[in-house]
Amino acid sequence: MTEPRTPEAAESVLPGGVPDRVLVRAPGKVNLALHVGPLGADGYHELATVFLALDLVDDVLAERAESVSVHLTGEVRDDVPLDESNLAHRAATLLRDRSGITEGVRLTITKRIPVAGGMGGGSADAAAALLACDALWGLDTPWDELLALAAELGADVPFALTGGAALGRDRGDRLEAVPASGSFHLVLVPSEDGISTPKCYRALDLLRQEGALPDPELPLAVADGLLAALAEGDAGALAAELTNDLEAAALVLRPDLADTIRAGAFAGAIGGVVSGSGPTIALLTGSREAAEEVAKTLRAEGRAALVASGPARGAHIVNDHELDSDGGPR
Ligand SMILES: C[C@](O)(CO)[C@H](O)COP(=O)(O)OP(=O)(O)OC[C@H]1O[C@@H](n2ccc(N)nc2=O)[C@H](O)[C@@H]1O
Ligand SMILES: Nc1ncnc2c1ncn2[C@@H]1O[C@H](COP(=O)(O)OP(=O)(O)OP(=O)(O)O)[C@@H](O)[C@H]1O
Repeated sequence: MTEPRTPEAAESVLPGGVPDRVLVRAPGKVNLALHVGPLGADGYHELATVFLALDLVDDVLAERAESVSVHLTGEVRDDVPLDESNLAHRAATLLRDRSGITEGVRLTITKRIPVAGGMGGGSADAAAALLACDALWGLDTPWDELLALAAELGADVPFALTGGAALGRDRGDRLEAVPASGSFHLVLVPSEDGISTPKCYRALDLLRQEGALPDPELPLAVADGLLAALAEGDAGALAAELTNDLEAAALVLRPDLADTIRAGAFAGAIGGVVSGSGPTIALLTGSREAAEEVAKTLRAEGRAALVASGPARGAHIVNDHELDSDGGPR
């Protein structure tokens, strides 16, 4: 296994001095495997997880301003806070305070990743804001320092910076890149109502305390078969290896999710699993065309369905010519 690669964006801050505005794109993720250890004294669980970054992305535009503020493009929504609790706001403030500068930034988020969906959407925005502010303010922060700031913001934030496919240990924030061949194609079925991440971890602890689930097998380990399937680009083998310890907890909180996984199988998906802490269901297919077909079938049944592929790049600066006419990824 190799160290996570440093994205070009982290090294190639815009030429010609300090820019007026910087646009950064960051990926949502699924956990192909998520093994959860016991609750630690710090309130976190030890993890062994395999992340896959997806081309389902959020964009964060950073523009010069006197103070830090967060805005959203598109319709008004009440599930994303715009105050200092927004993860992008926290990221900008953390970087500013640690750098000892007094500048502000106007952050505008284009949200595509389902909110509170277990796909690391807020984490993507935090990673994007870190990278965008670093370039806007001309800080050129070393990559390792950006990763450390990311880990302070949340367990999923470092992976949103690195992207690709990676093994996550400790809180899920100690990353090792893992090889992946070709692309894997998924259908994501989001839910209207999110699941709170801490609530899902608590539900798992409770199931284990009650004896409804066995204690985790220690040391936590990711199956060799899963890593081999990833490395070989073998979607069929990967489908058989999908696993998530939080799935049982998410199903207690949202029993209807079992129907969604079943509906995915009927529609032609070769594997299905709760994404992270849920409630988004990640369905694996054998090709982009197959994913489009599965999504079409699910939509005809009245379910929401998004098609996405991975591995995708981590947070990176986007130039205008890389955007389509709607401002979305080309
Ligand atoms: C479920 C996953 O998405 C899988 O990748 C992550 O573990 C969650 O990552 P995240 O949302 O970035 O998590 P954080 O914002 O750091 O933590 C939110 C809460 O989730 C719980 N948490 C998170 C990560 C972890 N390894 N153990 C935990 O118990 C803790 O209660 C924590 O207070
Ligand atoms: N930029 C942001 N985007 C979305 N939610 C945010 C953001 N900043 C703060 N939040 C808050 O964080 C909560 C969790 O949002 P998020 O979309 O990150 O969940 P998630 O994808 O389930 O997280 P994870 O998979 O990392 O556990 C939201 O309910 C919202 O109140």
